[in-house]
Formats: sequence, structure tokens, C-alpha cells
Amino acid sequence: MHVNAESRAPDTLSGYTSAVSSNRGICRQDRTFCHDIARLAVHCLYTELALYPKPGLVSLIDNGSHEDMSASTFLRSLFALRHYFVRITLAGISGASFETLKQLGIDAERRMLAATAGVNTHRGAIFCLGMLCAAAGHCKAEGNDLSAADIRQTLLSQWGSALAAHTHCTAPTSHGQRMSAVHTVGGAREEMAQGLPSLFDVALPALRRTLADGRSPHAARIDALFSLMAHMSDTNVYHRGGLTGAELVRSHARAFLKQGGTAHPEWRSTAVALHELFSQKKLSPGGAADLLAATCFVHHLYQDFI
Ligand SMILES: CC(C)(COP(=O)(O)OP(=O)(O)OC[C@H]1O[C@@H](n2cnc3c(N)ncnc32)[C@H](O[C@H]2O[C@H](COP(=O)(O)OP(=O)(O)OP(=O)(O)O)[C@@H](O)[C@H]2O)[C@@H]1O)[C@@H](O)C(=O)NCCC(=O)NCCS
Ligand SMILES: Nc1ncnc2[nH]cnc12
Repeated sequence: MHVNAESRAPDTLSGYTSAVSSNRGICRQDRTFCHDIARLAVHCLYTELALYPKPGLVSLIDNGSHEDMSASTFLRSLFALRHYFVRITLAGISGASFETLKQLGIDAERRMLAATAGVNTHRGAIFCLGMLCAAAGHCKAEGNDLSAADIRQTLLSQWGSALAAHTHCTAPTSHGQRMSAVHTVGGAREEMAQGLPSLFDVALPALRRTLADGRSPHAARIDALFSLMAHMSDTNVYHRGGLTGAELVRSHARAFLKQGGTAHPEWRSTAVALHELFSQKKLSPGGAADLLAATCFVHHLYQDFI
């Protein structure tokens, strides 16, 4: 989607972040932590982009269902977001309100649009990965683990009521809000307000099951992506394919999982055939792609930061 981008995105929160770091005793160790978390977030976005085959989605191989974005659009976008993930982790460490996090998100959206000449590559990721970075920062400040359970609990206890309020909208303006209203489905706001159930209850267990079965991280990401496509209400799919498109995505993803996912010897040719089908129908499970990156982030937080 093309959005009216500002040619130069103002750094509206640099004053806030420098005040936080100078006045509230942000130490070198916290700064290093914020940079490590931001690097992990960008790495997970890259891993999602590089994954292939992903039905209808952009990868390093092709542009799937998309005419206005390619891998290089995504690379520009994720490069532009690297400072955002540092800032929002820092904001989480200092116990920032949702209003502050939202301002950081709005600023990051501007940077993304400036970097992509107005193409919405990562709006969903800015929202969900950003909130997860903030939760990681807050867990660190409280001396808690960075386990999936702690991260989820922090999201809900720190920002749960504000996230619930963020689902209420009087005049829908975005594709997501319009699709939520027309099809009475959740979308990104609802998913976040409920503490990301598609990530924590569906995709993360799928990813870990495949790894525990001895298959590769690549296979685990494919199984996690298909479990998201089978389960969630992706407003990007509704926007492009309506109810029929959403049912088609869900039923093909369920069939893929029913035949064993990546445990099936022919899984790759099935996934490539679905990529061709979705691309031909211009269906794009972009919300599932965002949640896949977020799932990998939560998985690595636990693996790499304990
Ligand atoms: C809360 C925000 C995320 C805004 O959400 P909103 O509900 O208003 O909807 P969207 O602007 O449509 O963005 C939501 C994006 O989230 C992804 N997503 C979809 N479903 C889910 C889900 N169930 N769970 C989690 N995430 C989901 C999805 O992102 C992907 O789609 C992008 C492409 O989308 P779009 O441009 O609409 O579609 P195209 O096909 O490209 O369009 P055309 O070419 O046809 O024109 C793709 O890149 C992925 O990222 C949704 O897009 C958040 O923006 C927010 O809170 N921001 C802070 C600022 C703010 O609060 N603003 C609102 C104040 S009321
Ligand atoms: N790889 C991808 N292709 C299309 N839309 C996306 N949104 C997030 N990742 C995406």
C-alpha cells in the first residue's frame, strides 16, 4: 500500500530518549542490552524476508503477490527501523506509558515510509515487535527472565488496558480497521490486546515442536508460518481477498499442516504450489509474516539472553 510519506521524518522523540538516558541512570549495560535487542529484532525481520517458500509473500527469490514492493524495499525498511528498536527497548526499561510507545511507533512508521517511498512494509511489525522490545526492556529492568511467559505477562500487566483501549476506533481509516469492522474479525490491535495469542499459543509451540523433532530452523519457521496462516485473522488477507480469500488461505494452510507440515517429504513442492496460487490470486498473509518475525524474536530472547 502506498501512503503519503513525508520526505524527511522528524526525530520527535530524541529529546525524550536523551532525557531518559541522562537523568534516569541508564547505564552502559542497559544501552548494550538495548542494542542487542534491536539487533535481534532486525535479524528476525531479515530472517522472515529471507524465508522461502512463503505463499504470496515477498522473499529474496521473488515478489509474490506484490507489485509495489520487493526484497530491496524490505531491506531499506528494516535498516530504517534499527534505531526505533533501540529507543523502544530503552523506553520499556524506563517504564514508559503506552502513549510514549505509540509516539515512538508513529515516528518509526514515518521513517519506514520515507525509506520505502511510501510503501507500507512493516506497519504490523513496528507495532508487535516494538511492543515486544519494550516488554523485554521492562523485564530486564525488573530483573525478570526473558522467557515467553514473562514477556507475555509484562505486555498485559504493563500496557494491557491501554492496548484494549487502542482497539476502540470510532472512524475506521486503515485497511485493518475497515476489515475488522466489515468482517467482524480481530486484526493487529485485537491480537495485541489479548497478549498475542496467535504467537504464544500457536506459532511458538509449532516452531519449537519442529525443532524438537530434529528438523531445521528453516523448517521450523515454515511450520510456524503455516500455523499462523491456518489460525489467525489476517486483515491483510481480508483486504486483498475478502472472506473467500481468507477461507482459501486458512483451508490450504490447514491441509498443509494436516499432511504433516515440513515432516512430509513433499512439503516443499506443496508450499511452492501454494506460493504460485496465492501470487496469482494476489493474496498476501502480511500479518502472519509480521507475527512470524515476532515469534522468532521471542524464541531467540529465551535462547540467547538467559
Ligand atoms: C495498530 C496499528 C498496527 C494499526 O493497525 P490497524 O488495525 O489500523 O491496521 P493497518 O494499518 O491495516 O495495519 C495493521 C497491520 O498489522 C498486520 N496485521 C494484519 N492482521 C494482523 C493480525 N491479525 N495480527 C497481527 N498483525 C496483523 C498487517 O501488516 C502487514 O500488512 C502490511 C500491508 O498492509 P496494507 O498496506 O494494508 O496492505 P497492502 O496489501 O500492501 O495494500 P494495497 O497495496 O492493497 O494498498 C504488510 O506490510 C505487513 O506489515 C497490517 O497491515 C499501528 O499502526 C499503530 O498502532 N500504530 C501507531 C500509530 C497509531 O496508533 N495510529 C492509529 C491511531 S488510532
Ligand atoms: N515478506 C513479506 N511480504 C509481504 N508482506 C509482508 N509483510 C511483512 N513481511 C512481508
